Amino acid sequence: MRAVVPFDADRPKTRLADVLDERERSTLARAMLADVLAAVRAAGGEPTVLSTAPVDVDAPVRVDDRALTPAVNDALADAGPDRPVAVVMADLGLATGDALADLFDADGEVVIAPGRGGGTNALAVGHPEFRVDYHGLSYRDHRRIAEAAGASVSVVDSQRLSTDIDEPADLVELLLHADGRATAWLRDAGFELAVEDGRADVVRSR
Ligand SMILES: Nc1nc2c(ncn2[C@@H]2O[C@H](COP(=O)(O)OP(=O)(O)OP(=O)(O)O)[C@@H](O)[C@H]2O)c(=O)[nH]1
Ligand SMILES: C[C@H](OP(=O)(O)O)C(=O)O
Repeated sequence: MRAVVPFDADRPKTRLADVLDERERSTLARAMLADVLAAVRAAGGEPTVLSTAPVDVDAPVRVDDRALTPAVNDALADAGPDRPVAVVMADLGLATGDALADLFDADGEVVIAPGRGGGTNALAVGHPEFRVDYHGLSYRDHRRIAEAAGASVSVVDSQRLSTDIDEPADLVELLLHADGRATAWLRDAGFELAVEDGRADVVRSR
């Protein structure tokens, strides 16, 4: 399966600004990108990074400085039943080969892995007329777009694929459930799990 991995190389992960400075956000985002590329390959996928700017990474990079939706739609232009294309976000810090294989192998002309909160964390598209429309309630929007195109839809029920690392609380998930480069970097940067007022949290010791 060809897999496009969108990556904002310019100002990634701004919602983590309360806990990481700009350079750290960039480093964490690149570590997650490397982890996602490894997971795509472990699932038998062939990844291409769709980046807003050149990025030094072990995969082919296609630079497209347009917004996410038009850039991904361009990458979907030749998708079809015999040439499916997956779109896997670069901030899926818990993604594994097994989890992505469930996406790649699912039946359906449009396979959706929803994100918690209404987004779309990963897609596999085998229908020529399906197009994306990201942000907001994109999971609901993508179901409607698929329906309007006459495409069959299936949904992947996956804790790993439903978790994108957007906000400080999501760092708990990385420390608890992942062991790739991003988790190693977080630990090196001094982050550790904690319980604050009975709730899981992360604290930074240095
Ligand atoms: N190619 C491309 N990828 C993007 C763009 N915006 C976001 N992405 C990527 O799309 C995925 C989902 O991004 P978001 O979580 O919505 O945004 P983000 O930039 O990672 O984080 P925030 O700044 O906190 O919203 C991540 O893999 C981003 O790197 C864009 O304009 N172009
Ligand atoms: C790309 C976008 O991600 P979010 O902004 O919801 O993290 C979406 O899933 O539509």
